[in-house]
Amino acid sequence: MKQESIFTKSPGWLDWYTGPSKPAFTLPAGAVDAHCHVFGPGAEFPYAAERKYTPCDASKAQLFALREQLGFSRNVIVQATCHGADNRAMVDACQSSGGKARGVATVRRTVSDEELQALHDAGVRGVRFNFVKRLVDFTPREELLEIAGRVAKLGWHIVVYFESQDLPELWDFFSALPTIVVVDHMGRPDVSKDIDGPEFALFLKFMREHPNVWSKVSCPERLSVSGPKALDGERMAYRDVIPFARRVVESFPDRVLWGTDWPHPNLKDHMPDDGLLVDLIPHIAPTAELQHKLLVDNPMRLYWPEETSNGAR
Ligand SMILES: O=C(O)c1cc(C(=O)O)oc(=O)c1
Repeated sequence: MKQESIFTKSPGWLDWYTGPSKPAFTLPAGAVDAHCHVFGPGAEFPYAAERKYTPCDASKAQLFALREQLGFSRNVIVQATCHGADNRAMVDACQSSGGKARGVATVRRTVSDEELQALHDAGVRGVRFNFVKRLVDFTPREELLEIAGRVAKLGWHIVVYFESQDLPELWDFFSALPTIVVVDHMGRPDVSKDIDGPEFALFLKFMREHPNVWSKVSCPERLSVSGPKALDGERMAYRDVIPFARRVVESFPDRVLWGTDWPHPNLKDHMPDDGLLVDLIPHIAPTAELQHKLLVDNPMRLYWPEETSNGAR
């Protein structure tokens, strides 16, 4: 049941879709939803003063219910920018998950070693550096590099979120990062452009030249220009995004992750039925082998290496 937040949502805010369908695609056993968030609830975990948007609440219980409905076994909960560097909601969700969730945090350079260790103990395995200007204020590169060096010692990775047109300018900075680097949402390609054009070619080159770079092939609902929407039983939604995601999966099968992106912050047009998002997976990973790597082997190596025979390092 949704409840009204004590915060006033940003104008035009769309709440997540209630009652998602059961996917027709059966996920492999042990599948991981490797990109999702929790929002608040604001009464318990207030949104950060420096936030750029105020969402509806989306609690850990609601996230875990979605996990069950869709057939996932585990979640990777990524700190949402509306919580700034206050990781309590994400940490609480990880700690309440019975080992079924890991986290990706946001930290400032002032974070202490004890705080980093506490995050690790709660299940955090990465930090997120965000370069999307509508979501965060600028952080100096030297500060990020300092954080990178510290989290590298814990064996963590760095998740980066940026817009495709900013990759040339960020290339050298990303190349200097000493950890595995996971790119959110394929670096947000403009899917109205040619898949073989220079912009997407640059992203593929970036992955090819940096064996430590992984990509989430997520967020078709955010990237799509021409749809159709994942609503009303549409089991092949966002057809303009599929070739881009499939290209990444087929080119780098051991370095891709998939996630729902629930509760889909900042969508302006519609909220997708998450069950129908799952039904896109066989279109972007067409064989059982690719599906298993994308949904089980890769996220397990990165987030639960102790349960696999060869971790991601
Ligand atoms: O594009 C977005 O608005 C967005 C925002 C956030 C966040 O606020 O953390 O996370 C995402 O993965 C995507």
